[in-house]
Amino acid sequence: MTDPNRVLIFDTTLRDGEQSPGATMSHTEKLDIAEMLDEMGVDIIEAGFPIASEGDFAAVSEIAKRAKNAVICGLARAQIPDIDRCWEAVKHAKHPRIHTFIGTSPLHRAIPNLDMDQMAERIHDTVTHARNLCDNVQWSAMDATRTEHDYLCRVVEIAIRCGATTINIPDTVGYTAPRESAALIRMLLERVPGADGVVFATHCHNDLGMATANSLAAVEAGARQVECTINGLGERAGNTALEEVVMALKVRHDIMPYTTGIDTTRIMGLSRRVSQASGFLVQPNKAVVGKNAFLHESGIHQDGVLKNVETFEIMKPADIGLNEANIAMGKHSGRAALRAKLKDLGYELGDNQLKDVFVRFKALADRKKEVYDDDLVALVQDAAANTEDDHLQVKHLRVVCGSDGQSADLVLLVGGEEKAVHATGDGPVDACFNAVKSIWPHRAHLQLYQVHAVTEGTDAQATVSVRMEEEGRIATGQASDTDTILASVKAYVGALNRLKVRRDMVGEGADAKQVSMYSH
Ligand SMILES: CC(=O)SCCNC(=O)CCNC(=O)[C@H](O)C(C)(C)COP(=O)(O)OP(=O)(O)OC[C@H]1O[C@@H](n2cnc3c(N)ncnc32)[C@H](O)[C@@H]1OP(=O)(O)O
Ligand SMILES: CC(C)C(=O)C(=O)O
Ligand SMILES: [Mg+2]
Repeated sequence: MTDPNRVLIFDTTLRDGEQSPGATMSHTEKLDIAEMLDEMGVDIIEAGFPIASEGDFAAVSEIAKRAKNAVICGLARAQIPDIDRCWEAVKHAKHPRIHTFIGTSPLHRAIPNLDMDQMAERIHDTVTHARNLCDNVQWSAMDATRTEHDYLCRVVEIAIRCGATTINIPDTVGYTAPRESAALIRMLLERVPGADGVVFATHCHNDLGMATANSLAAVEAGARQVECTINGLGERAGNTALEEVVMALKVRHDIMPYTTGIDTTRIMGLSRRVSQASGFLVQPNKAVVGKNAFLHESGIHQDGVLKNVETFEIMKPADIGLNEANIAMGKHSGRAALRAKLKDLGYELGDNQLKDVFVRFKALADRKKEVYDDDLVALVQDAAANTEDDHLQVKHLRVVCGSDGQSADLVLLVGGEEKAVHATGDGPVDACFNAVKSIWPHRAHLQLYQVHAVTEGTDAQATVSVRMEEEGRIATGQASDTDTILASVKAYVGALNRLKVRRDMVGEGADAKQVSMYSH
């Protein structure tokens, strides 16, 4: 890297992002997201934790084989078998990286029960081993922000001496604040011999809502790699959001003169894809990618924006891939308009996918006066989440509800075979879920049931998200329809399909914990 102000973007949506409880992504979704990240210009993609499960290993290997430009990285504990397994997965990449870590703070040193000297020796041995396999090695001091400074300097120096090329200083529990984040990087750059020969990375969590600020402060102090996820996905309150860091550097280049290699016009497409794959809806007021990020409802704001858009907008919607709609979609629109519109929205569909979405679009346009951009997004996401290859499919649903009781008549296709049932329940959704359960008995527990109106009005589509847990395995389902109850059943069935896929992947009777780790 020749430009001293170039900041590397390290995306960990597929590793740290997927650690969010319930944010499991399928193999195909991971490949798809990795391809989009690569095309967007992400410098390093952390594709998974290869020793965690066969599924993670397979995803990292396949992403490594397919990546065109990005460095492909896998995570490994400070253990030789982890590092070997990681190398087996990433070695296929044009540009592979092994990322090994250990918790260096007093609290984390106690976990593997190592004293300071033993841990220093472990770091020496594992980084040396990784470097003998791969010439691109990242070492992370987990919980660095709560580690004694002298000890942190000592272990960072060891990692550098043993060949680490990137040193990551994570704020694992989102504990630090911007001034402290900057001071820590500055301190390491000043004190550690060899620090000027490696890249320092910042990896912040958002427990106190300061992840982006802490990452930017670290950059100003000399960090040149920012670790982040799309939509800020990640454990607890999440990781630094890629879109926030990248857009902050672009919009405030005047005071933060750093550049990234990101094509920002791909941000919205990735945000939607990750939301759909993870089942995590983006909060409406989320910075940059929230539905309200460019909406103005109050009169003074509307007046200002109409006179000069810069009064209340600091970035252009087009810069993040939100293109102003000049094609109105309705029941008279054809395939060409739909293809162009979807492209504007960040979706480039193959001919077969377009055919499927077009049929669904026409059906929706028949039921709904206006088809908005968000309707189309919901439609595409629904088509991707619920396909004709699914083991369980909703064939027919008739629901009775009201003051005289609730019941559901449901026909499900189970592996292509029709099964019908009549069930009752406490409310129409409960009756439907009972119907599904009587056709497809399961022990999964409903953890989350969420309904979200896609647009305004009583004819709006509803997007329903369902999260289910079965013996440690977690799966989400998402579906959209103008009929909220139908969307609920499709989402519920979608989650059951995913649980089945996961069960089939590991085989009946496999250790539930191992399976659960796959879903993390
Ligand atoms: C901050 C972060 O994001 S760290 C990454 C967190 N991500 C994950 O944990 C998801 C993937 N994890 C997994 O699939 C599993 O935890 C596995 C496969 C890695 C390990 O599973 P298990 O062997 O059953 O161990 P388990 O999860 O119960 O405990 C973790 C073990 O790793 C050890 N360990 C944890 N971190 C490290 C590390 N960085 N280096 C070395 N050892 C470590 C712990 O001491 C513990 O070992 P012990 O039981 O001998 O004390
Ligand atoms: C594994 C490390 C880098 C991590 O995710 C953290 O410390 O938050
Ligand atoms: Mg993390």
